[in-house]
Amino acid sequence: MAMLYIPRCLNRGIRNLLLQQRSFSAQPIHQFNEDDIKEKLQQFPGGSIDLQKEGEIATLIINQPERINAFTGTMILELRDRVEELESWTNGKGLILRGADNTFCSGSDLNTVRAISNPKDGMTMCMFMQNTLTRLQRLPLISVALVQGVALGGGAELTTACDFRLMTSESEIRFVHKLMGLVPGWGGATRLVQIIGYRNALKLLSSADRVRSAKALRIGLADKILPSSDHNWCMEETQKWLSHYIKGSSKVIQAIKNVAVSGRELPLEESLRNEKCIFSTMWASPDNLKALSTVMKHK
Ligand SMILES: CCCC(=O)SCCNC(=O)CCNC(=O)[C@H](O)C(C)(C)COP(=O)(O)OP(=O)(O)OC[C@H]1O[C@@H](n2cnc3c(N)ncnc32)[C@H](O)[C@@H]1OP(=O)(O)O
Repeated sequence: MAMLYIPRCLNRGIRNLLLQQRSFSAQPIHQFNEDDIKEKLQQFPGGSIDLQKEGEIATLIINQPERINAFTGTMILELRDRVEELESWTNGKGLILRGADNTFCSGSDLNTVRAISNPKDGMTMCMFMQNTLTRLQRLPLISVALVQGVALGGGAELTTACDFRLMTSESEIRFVHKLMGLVPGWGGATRLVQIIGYRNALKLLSSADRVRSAKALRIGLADKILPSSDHNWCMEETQKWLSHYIKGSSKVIQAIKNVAVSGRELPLEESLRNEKCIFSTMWASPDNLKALSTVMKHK
C-alpha cells in the first residue's frame, strides 16, 4: 500500500499524522474474518477482472462478455486483488473502469446470487464488496467509469465508486435492485446520494427507472456524453477527457485526490487537519520549487 508519498525529512509528528491518514485510505469499513466468504466465492468461477497500465493511466476491465460482464464469485475476489495492486502504484494518476465488449456490467452474476442466497453469505459478501469499493473510491487516482451498453444493479453501483462517469448516447444506468426485492448493498445507495443528492437518488432507487445518458447528464450522474459507441473511439475520448485532470506530476495529482477525498469523508476539523498535513508535504517540494522558479502568469 503506498497511497501517499511521505518524505523522510518530515518531523516525526507530521510523519505519524500522514501515516495515519494513509491508513485511513485503505482502512476497511467492516472488520471481519474474510476467510469464509473468500472460500465461498472461490466456488463460483468465471470471467476475470483485468488490469492494464499504459503510462500514467490504468484500465480495469470487467470481463465476462457472454453474461454481459456479470460479476461472479472469483471476479469479486479478483477486483480486491487489482485494487490492492493499484494502491501501491506510486506513479499512477488516472484510472478507467470499463466492461469488455462494448457494455459495462449486468450486476452480480445471478448464478452466484442464487447460490449464496442466505443471510450470512449475503451479509459477508456485502461487507467484502463495500470494503473493496471504498478502497477503489479512495485510490489516489482520478477515476472515471466508461459506461457503454448497460450498467445494471451491482453494475450501476460500480459506476458510483468512480469519481466521474462518461456515458455513450446509447448507454443506460439502472438501479434494478427494487425489482429483485433488494436495496443496493455494495455501497451504491450511499454513494448515489452523495453524487446526485437525496431526492434524485431516491427517485432512481424507488422507480428502478432506466437512466439514459441525457438524463444522467442533467441530474449530475454523468459528466459527459460520448456521441459514438465505437469502442476504440470511446477509449480515446475517455483518455483525452481524463488527461485534462491529470496534467502535472503524480505526487501533485495524488495529493489533490487525497485532499478531495478527505473533504468528502471527514468531519470539517479533521479534514482541515488532514489538508494541512498533505499541504505540508507539497510546500517547498521539488514540484513546488520548480513551479516557483518559472515566470508565472495564470492568464
Ligand atoms: C447487490 C447486487 C445486485 C445485483 O446486481 S443483482 C443482478 C441484477 N442484474 C440482472 O438482474 C440482470 C438480468 N439480465 C438482464 O436484464 C439482461 O440479460 C440484460 C443484462 C439487460 C442483457 O440483455 P440482452 O442484451 O438481451 O442479453 P441476454 O439477456 O440474452 O443476456 C446474454 C446472456 O447473459 C446472461 N446474463 C445477463 N445478465 C446476467 C447476470 N446478471 N447474471 C447471470 N447471467 C446474466 C443471460 O442470462 C444470457 O445468458 P444465456 O445466453 O441465456 O445463457
